[in-house]
Amino acid sequence: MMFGKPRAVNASHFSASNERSLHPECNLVLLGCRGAGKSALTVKFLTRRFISEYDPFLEDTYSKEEIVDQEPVLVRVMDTADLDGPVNPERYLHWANAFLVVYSIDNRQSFEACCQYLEIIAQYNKGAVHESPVLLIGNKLDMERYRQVSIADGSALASRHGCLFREVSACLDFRLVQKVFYDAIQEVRREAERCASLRPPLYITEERALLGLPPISSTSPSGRHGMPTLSTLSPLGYKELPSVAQAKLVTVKSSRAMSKRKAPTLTLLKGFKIF
Ligand SMILES: Nc1nc2c(ncn2[C@@H]2O[C@H](COP(=O)(O)OP(=O)(O)OP(=O)(O)O)[C@@H](O)[C@H]2O)c(=O)[nH]1
Repeated sequence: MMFGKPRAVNASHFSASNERSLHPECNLVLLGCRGAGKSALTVKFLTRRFISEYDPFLEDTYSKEEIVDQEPVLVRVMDTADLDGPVNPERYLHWANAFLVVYSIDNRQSFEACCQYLEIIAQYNKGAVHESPVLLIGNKLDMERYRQVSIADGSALASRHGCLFREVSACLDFRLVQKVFYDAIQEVRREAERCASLRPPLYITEERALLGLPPISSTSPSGRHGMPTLSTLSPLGYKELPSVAQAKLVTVKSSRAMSKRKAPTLTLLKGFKIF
């Protein structure tokens, strides 16, 4: 299950107060033109290592378990392989929970290519129930002396598109790279919580209704304390309450869950040459 991204609202994604615990997976997509450092950032996040050469035609998705703000999350990272700009964005738009749009601070062209990605995402977000957060990333901070894109330019572009802005280097401190990915996950969680908070609360005021008995009066506008009864809930809200027959008791063995959390897994690193 994802963080609640789907455009068609699936009621079960929002039926509990703790949205976060229902969505332990997060799909991140790295976008940007060739050479911006998408693969280097992906590998740094996954392995803490900087690897200098990658197959520029390889596009793949990797997953890793992380604990972010004391909450476990399975992070999936799609390292895209566009050459000079966006091609066939449908392949990631629906899949992503958040986008990391990457340029290289020593390459003006790579910065300009970001505008196209940001536009496409903005269009996509316009019609979506949930907005997918976007981070604009200026990579290769270690190449400061060859800088072609100022911090002000990066920051201005980011604020024009209402996204976060970060500068990092895939070959320097791992923590800064990790922080960028964590920022993205935190943004996705915030967005999921924001959407959950917009939904009308559910009230259960008549025990009769829970027992499967018909409501006291299907025409009464409200129950005790002025709260709506099941009969007055909107059809959407009504559907979210399982009947007793449908309800299931789920038991989670916490010791197993804990030991799983303690063992981060790196699912695959297909295609990368690690020396
Ligand atoms: N100095 C420096 N070089 C970097 C950094 N990140 C990536 N590179 C180098 O930049 C080149 C391109 O990096 P990639 O990670 O392959 O870039 P990409 O965006 O994935 O581009 P494609 O692989 O062509 O899709 C490689 O030679 C990397 O070693 C960085 O932070 N600093």
